[in-house]
Amino acid sequence: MSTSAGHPDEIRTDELDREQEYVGTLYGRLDDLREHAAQRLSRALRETGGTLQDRSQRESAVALYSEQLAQFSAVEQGLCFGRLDFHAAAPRYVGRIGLFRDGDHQPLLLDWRAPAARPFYLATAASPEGVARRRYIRTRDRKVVGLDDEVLDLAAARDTHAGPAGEAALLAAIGATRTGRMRDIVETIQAEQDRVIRADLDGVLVVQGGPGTGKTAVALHRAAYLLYTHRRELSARGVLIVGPNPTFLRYISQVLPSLAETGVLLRTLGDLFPGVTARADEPAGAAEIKGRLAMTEVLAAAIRDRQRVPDEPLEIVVERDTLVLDPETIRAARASARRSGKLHNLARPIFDTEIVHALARQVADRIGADPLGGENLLDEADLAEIRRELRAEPEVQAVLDWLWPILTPQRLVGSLLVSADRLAAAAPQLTDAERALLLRGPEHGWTPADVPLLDEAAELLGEDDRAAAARQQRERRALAEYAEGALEILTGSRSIDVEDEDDPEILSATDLLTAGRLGERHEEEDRRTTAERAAADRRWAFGHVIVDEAQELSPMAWRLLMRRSPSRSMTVAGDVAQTGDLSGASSWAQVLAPYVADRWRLVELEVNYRTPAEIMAVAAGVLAGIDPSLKPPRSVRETGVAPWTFRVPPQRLADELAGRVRRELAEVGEGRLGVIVPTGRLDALARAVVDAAPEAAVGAQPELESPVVVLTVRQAKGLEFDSVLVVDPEGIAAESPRGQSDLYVALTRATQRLGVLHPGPLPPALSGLDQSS
Ligand SMILES: Nc1ncnc2c1ncn2[C@@H]1O[C@H](COP(=O)(O)OP(=O)(O)OP(=O)(O)O)[C@@H](O)[C@H]1O
Repeated sequence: MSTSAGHPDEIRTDELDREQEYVGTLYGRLDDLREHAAQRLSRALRETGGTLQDRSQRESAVALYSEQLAQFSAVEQGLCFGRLDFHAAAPRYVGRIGLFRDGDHQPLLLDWRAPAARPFYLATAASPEGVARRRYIRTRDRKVVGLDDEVLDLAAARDTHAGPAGEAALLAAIGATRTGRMRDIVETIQAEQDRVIRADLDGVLVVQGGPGTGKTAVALHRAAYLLYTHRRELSARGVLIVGPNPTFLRYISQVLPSLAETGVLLRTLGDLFPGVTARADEPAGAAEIKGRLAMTEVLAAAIRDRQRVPDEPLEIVVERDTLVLDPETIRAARASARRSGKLHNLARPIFDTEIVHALARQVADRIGADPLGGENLLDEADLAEIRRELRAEPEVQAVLDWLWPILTPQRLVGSLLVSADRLAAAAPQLTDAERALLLRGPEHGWTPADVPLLDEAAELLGEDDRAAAARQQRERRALAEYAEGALEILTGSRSIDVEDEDDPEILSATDLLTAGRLGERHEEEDRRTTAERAAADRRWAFGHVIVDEAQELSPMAWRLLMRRSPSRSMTVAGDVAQTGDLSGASSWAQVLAPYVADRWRLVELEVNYRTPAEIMAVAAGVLAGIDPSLKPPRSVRETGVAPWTFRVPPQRLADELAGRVRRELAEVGEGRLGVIVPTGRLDALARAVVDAAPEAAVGAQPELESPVVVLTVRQAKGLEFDSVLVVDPEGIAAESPRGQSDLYVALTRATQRLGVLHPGPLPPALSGLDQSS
């Protein structure tokens, strides 16, 4: 049985007053903690001087108290949202963070992630876990504004209307107008979602669910839960969350801070190769080819293609002498470097040695030849000297660089994609048309599908750490020299600092420190956060990796992600019915088998919290066309608002759209309107929308907080709006072999209202829609 005290008429003032008093105590405690952290912070900021260790401690304190202050601000709204009453235990209050009483450390508020708070999400009338009553406490600006109670007893268990937990609070949350930023769901997590959020850290967990089933919300709350429960392990290794595009990342960016978690790296695939921000567009077909596993062979062949053997002998002029390298010698050197089994960049020294030896022999034959016809007059030491000199010759270096160049991943992939000849040599398995699709101009920027290629190339090339090591060595030397100077100054000023120069008791700085050690101390300590260090390091192994909209990732992208997660501790959220990318997944088993065989767990979410039943009925028709065996998720609510369609002559489409945008904006009031259009019509239709609503957001990364946003399906993936206008559904479906899935995504973005404008015939799957006037 569920009793609601939320309606103003029903609010029991005595209960409200009692809760208000308790909530007031909690905010009082929060204020104390905030004040304490603020004082500590300003003290740490004021202090100066002291030893290096003092400075380091101060910097740690500043970081700690700044983070605490940020956390306390983040939990200000809705600090406490629940209370559990037990048959045989004291009540527990549940909130965004844990709070303890000053002095005796009695718990005042349980963090929602603590095991003791779990019955708040799991207890049901049939399985009450000792809970007599669950109370949802609604607050606004520190004021308790409503209470929703659920009494968990057997009578309630027999109640045939077993709605979702906290139905009133849930319906209020999902019916609220959208703001363009995702909100946390911590107050109304449902039992099926809770089980995913608190699943074990280890292994690969796949969260499959239709649109609006809360996969993104669950994935983010899981990150917060894992960081809370495995703090030590994960704060050292970090948690990576991968989303489909920068707009989506901005959409979800507020959720973790509102749960007081900041130590997570949010990234798109395009950001996962340090030093590259891949944002350029390319044809879907080109991205599909780049996503194929066969690209590993193409890259390996592209590297082999750069290990040159010319058809003709090469002449090298060294100190007016002409040395000759014939193809056989180069081929033999290449074979021995390849045989070493080392990666390309790391095998270069072997190649160099062979070539330099061959050249040195030529030099020795000339200058060491015995005029009397005896053995060569040069000994091993002479030969070594000749080799050393040859290596230092710019001419020789240039030839070596040409024959076996040290390559960066950017250079390898970049030069491959701009050269028809290189593509032909490296990718004979592709058709001419496929290679033509890959070919691009030298000015083209990196695309997201290039990033797994860069990562693969880095693995195949091997990173030549010698340059970095030499740089480090140079820096160390410079620091040591600086330190030596500093020590000289110290020694020079000794007579001023120390009264009795000869006092053997007084140790000078030079006695304690060598210049090298002083230099080391001056090296900057790495003060970056785990997330910052992880972002800069391609070989970083994350403690946990969460992938959202995972169905869109290509086989090559999976290879990259698996490298970032050697422990295979991963959460993979997605919906194979929504796959739009041509190289995306149609089966989780297929995607994961190469990495974990069948050792992965699947959880399916089946309730749709976003799309009302009226809209879902329309989308279900499209889903059946994609795969009749797929079941649409069950909507948790009806709104009574029927979705509509309107057929408009093509020449009137822009005008009609402008009128409909005005009408929908009036309908949604404070809410948001999304206009989803075929990619090919984006520019023209966006102009029409901007004419009707100048504040409309359009472009590569549209601002979702605008009242109206015009997007393609690709951009709309994972997002939601109060009202959605889908324009030219047939055009959307026709743009891609996976067009039906794109249409399904477009139709399921609305939380309240859906309208479809079609200039041509309505796709048969939508024929059930009401025609609007
Ligand atoms: N337990 C819940 N309480 C309140 N709101 C919820 C709950 N679960 C999900 N929602 C809301 O439902 C909406 C859809 O959730 P979300 O975007 O996570 O779904 P999804 O499965 O990722 O959808 P899609 O596959 O379409 O991207 C969001 O507004 C989310 O806040």
